[in-house]
Amino acid sequence: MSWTTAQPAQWSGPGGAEPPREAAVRAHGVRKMYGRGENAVAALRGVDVAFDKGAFTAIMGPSGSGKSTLMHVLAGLDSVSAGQVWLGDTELTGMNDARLTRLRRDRIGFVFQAFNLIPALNAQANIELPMTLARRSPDREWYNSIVQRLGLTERLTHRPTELSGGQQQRVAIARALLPRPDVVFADEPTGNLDSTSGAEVLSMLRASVRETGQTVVMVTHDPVAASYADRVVLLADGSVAGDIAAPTTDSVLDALRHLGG
Ligand SMILES: Nc1ncnc2c1ncn2[C@@H]1O[C@H](COP(=O)(O)OP(=O)(O)OP(=O)(O)O)[C@@H](O)[C@H]1O
Repeated sequence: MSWTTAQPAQWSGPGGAEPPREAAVRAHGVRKMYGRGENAVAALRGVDVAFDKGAFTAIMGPSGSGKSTLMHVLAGLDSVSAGQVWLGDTELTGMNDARLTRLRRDRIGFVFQAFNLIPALNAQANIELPMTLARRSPDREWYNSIVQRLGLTERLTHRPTELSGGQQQRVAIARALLPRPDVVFADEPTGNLDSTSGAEVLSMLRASVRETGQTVVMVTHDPVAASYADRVVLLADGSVAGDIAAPTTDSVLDALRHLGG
């Protein structure tokens, strides 16, 4: 069972003609205010952005530019003050909490800087937890291919404290990928890792995009991490301030320097 055949790819292979890209998630005229009156802060000031299906996109920008806020509203974790957010054909804005919770559970995967694994559960139970809670049974072939691909086969009976940081983050990635979400949001996924484990984790995220057509949107401060993405969306002061295709560490550093980041 290979990683490649586990899910139909939604992109043409190298050398094939590029089909028109569809957006997995998009924001239209999104504004987000925190607080009221004199204390009001405009975290997002009219953001229009679309994230292609089957692409790995990094969101970057100076501290306070609105990266986390944008990710939270795209993932239905926070409401907008104005504008619309779409996940495929589904509009998130205006949905009630119960529907949003269900949508996040069924269609969105999360990977956090702090791994967020349950200490009392072994790796296998952590990976399966979201599906267990949703009373869904994982596709065993898909499960095996993910576990194998992420190099976790020998670690499944270990609890998080018995795993290295990189292994814990790979468990978190397996947990995010198992339900085959429309999009995986990764928030500083390498923030707690040394550079070798970080590189491993980023390669695996990129492989899931290349080989299975998974859509990944990652917030990061790290230009090296961003260079693993297909594209970087730059934020500054709550607005989109740039867009870099095929980013390299140098092109990202250069763009950030121009933003004063
Ligand atoms: N809950 C909140 N209440 C009030 N202001 C907030 C809240 N969350 C964020 N902000 C403000 O909104 C702006 C954008 O914050 P956000 O956390 O999205 O930026 P960021 O780019 O992710 O920053 P960092 O890189 O430092 O994590 C900042 O000015 C921040 O202080």
